[in-house]
Amino acid sequence: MTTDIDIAHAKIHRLSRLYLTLSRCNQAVLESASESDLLASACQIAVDAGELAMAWVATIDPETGTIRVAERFGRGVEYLESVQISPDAEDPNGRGPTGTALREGHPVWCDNFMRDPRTAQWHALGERFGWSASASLPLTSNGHVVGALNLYLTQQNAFDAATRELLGEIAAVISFGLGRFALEAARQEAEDRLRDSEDRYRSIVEHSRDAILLTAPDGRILAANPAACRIFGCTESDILRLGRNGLVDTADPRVTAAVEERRRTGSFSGELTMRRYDGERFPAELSTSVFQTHSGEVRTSMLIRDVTERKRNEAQLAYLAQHDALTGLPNRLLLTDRLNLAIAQAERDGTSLALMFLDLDRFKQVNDLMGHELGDQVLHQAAQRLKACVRASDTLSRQGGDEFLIVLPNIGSPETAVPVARKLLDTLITPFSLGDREMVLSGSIGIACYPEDGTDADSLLRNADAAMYVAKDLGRNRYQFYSPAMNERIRERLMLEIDLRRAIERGQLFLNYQPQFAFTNRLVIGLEALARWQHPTLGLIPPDQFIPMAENSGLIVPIGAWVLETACQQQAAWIAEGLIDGPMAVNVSMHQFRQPDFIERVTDALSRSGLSACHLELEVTESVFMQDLDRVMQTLEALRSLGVRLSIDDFGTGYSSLSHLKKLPIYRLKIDQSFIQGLPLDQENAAIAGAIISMGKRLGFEVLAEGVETQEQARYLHSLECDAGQGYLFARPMAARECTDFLRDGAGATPAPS
Ligand SMILES: Nc1nc2c(ncn2[C@@H]2O[C@@H]3COP(=O)(O)O[C@H]4[C@@H](O)[C@H](n5cnc6c(=O)[nH]c(N)nc65)O[C@@H]4COP(=O)(O)O[C@H]3[C@H]2O)c(=O)[nH]1
Repeated sequence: MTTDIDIAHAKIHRLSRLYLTLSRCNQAVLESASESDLLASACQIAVDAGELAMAWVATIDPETGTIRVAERFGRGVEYLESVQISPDAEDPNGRGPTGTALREGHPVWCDNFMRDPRTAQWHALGERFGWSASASLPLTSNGHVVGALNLYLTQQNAFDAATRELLGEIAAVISFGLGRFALEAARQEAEDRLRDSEDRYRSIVEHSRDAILLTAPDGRILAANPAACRIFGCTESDILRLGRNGLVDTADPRVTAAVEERRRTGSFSGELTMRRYDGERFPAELSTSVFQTHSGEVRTSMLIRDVTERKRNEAQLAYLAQHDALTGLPNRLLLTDRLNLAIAQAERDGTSLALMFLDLDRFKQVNDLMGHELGDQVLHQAAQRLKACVRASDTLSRQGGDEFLIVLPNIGSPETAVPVARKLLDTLITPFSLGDREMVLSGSIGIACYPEDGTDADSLLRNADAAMYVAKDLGRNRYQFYSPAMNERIRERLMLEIDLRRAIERGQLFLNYQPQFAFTNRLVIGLEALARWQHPTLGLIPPDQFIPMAENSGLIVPIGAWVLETACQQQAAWIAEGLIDGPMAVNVSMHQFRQPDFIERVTDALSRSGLSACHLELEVTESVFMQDLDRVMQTLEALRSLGVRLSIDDFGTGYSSLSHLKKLPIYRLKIDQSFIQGLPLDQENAAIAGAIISMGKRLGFEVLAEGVETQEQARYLHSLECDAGQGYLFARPMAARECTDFLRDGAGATPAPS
């Protein structure tokens, strides 16, 4: 029988175990390394020291709000594996002591576990484990309920006031411990966050490619990042020593405005010149802003970007946009700009200016003959020479191709341009050397002056161009001032070109034939076909005038085909009549020769006319051999295998390489008439003619002299063993009918040299 004394003893015993529990929990709070450590110890202490059946701690998952078993100790903990407790009051699993304590934040005492309706769901377990009473004590952390300490006892009605107080204190001690851990965790987290943020800022500052400086209002620099050291070329302490004024180029006039803006608005961003440690100045983009530190000090942050490279690229781009890549001269864009400026200045000052349009003569031919690479070299050299002829205040520009424009600003009168034009022409005429080759060039210049020939850039350009066109027309290598009549002349030229297009179909072209003679017996050995144009209103137009026009416009191909066809027909007819037995020479222009179907055209002309190939001679100029020799050789070989004869016309005026010459399937050289003039007295011509004849003969070629006008020339050439001659001395070029008579009358009736 249980007596009051027994009850009192039991109570004292329980209380003393609970005091022990409290004391151990205090100890655990001090010794635990973590929250779970503390909770695990608390459960174990409650069971061991408090002599309870079982203890466990429920905590609320802060993320999901669900309740989980954090720690447990004692008899029956296995049931906790599958226990389900909800924080929700509507859920039957949430209406038990733990759910209620957690939700309502006060202890829930069950003095008779097995009878208490709140524990109805767990009576079977109570039965099994011998639980007679239970307590659920909320655990808090810094004022918030974070869990519940659940204790199970084997005796009923154990929760008297003193016990409740003691258990409350135990929960309070554990709560204190939890609060400490939470605070510690929060502090740690704050520290981590601070460190992270510091790391982030440091890495931004340290890895920035721009200089970042922190300065004080008195201009002292307090900190500088590694980029600042790299940009200014010194150490951080050097930068600190230099201070703000040591880094900015105070001579930059923009500095005052920048300082003023920063003072007024608290920030500045713009461009300034800065100085490196070694004194070198460089362009920089600056962005500064003034701010206050936490302790109230005024500071300025400066972000400095070195824009040297960007400026250099920009300048390079601007330069390229305004200059010609090949020669480095200003291009049309820059020239137009300068021309407009010069016009404005001339207008203001009442002065004149001259605009020159310079075009290199026959440069297309140079390009075709020598290839674009050498052509570019010529242009480059020409540009350098022209540049040396003008003043720094003049603008020389290349417009592309072989065209140059020169602005002479502020000249007294148009005549002032004359010596400059002469100088430009003279410098071009000096031979150009290209490796082991030399070449002679010339230019034609058109000059238009402000205000006489135009008061705006467009009309000056147009008129200088027209004047240049006329300079070319008048024989090239000359300058020509603009006059209003020129436009008319150019119009006429264009009309003439249009007329030429129709000349073939309208039957306005015809051929003249000039016989060629052997020096030995003065007999006709062949004929040359020479084209003529009978214009309906302008009369007879010489080939020197329309052949270049045809070459420039591409008309030379149909014209050349017509000449070939007609000459073959005519020769076939004369041969059939027995009037001649030699070849008919036909001039072939380079353009025509390079046509892919040239061989076909020759074969067609021969077969249509019935002329045998050996009665056709094709005259090409040296220029044909100067480019793409392999292809030229193929064409020449194909012609030779047809049986057609080939000769080089105007020999001596080009730049044939002798080594090439000996390989060519050529049968005749025609010495240009300019070397025949003045023979035999003209010593220079005598030497050249002599050299060509002896070289030609030695290489196995026949040699024919063109433009033989006098007996002296004929005699001299004969004495040099020149094979044949052609010229007014023997016969002029004649129309077909006249030539027929000539041949019938017994060609070769020219007086023999005495
Ligand atoms: N001063 C002088 N000149 C003489 C004498 N004997 C002949 N001539 C001229 O010299 C030129 C010889 O022709 P070329 O050198 O082939 O020079 C030709 C040739 O290069 C070109 N040409 C003429 N017809 C044709 C053609 O059908 N096709 C091509 N591609 N060019 C042609 O036009 C050039 C000039 O032809 P033309 O005016 O007919 O001029 C001809 C002829 O009339 C003389 O004793 N003294």
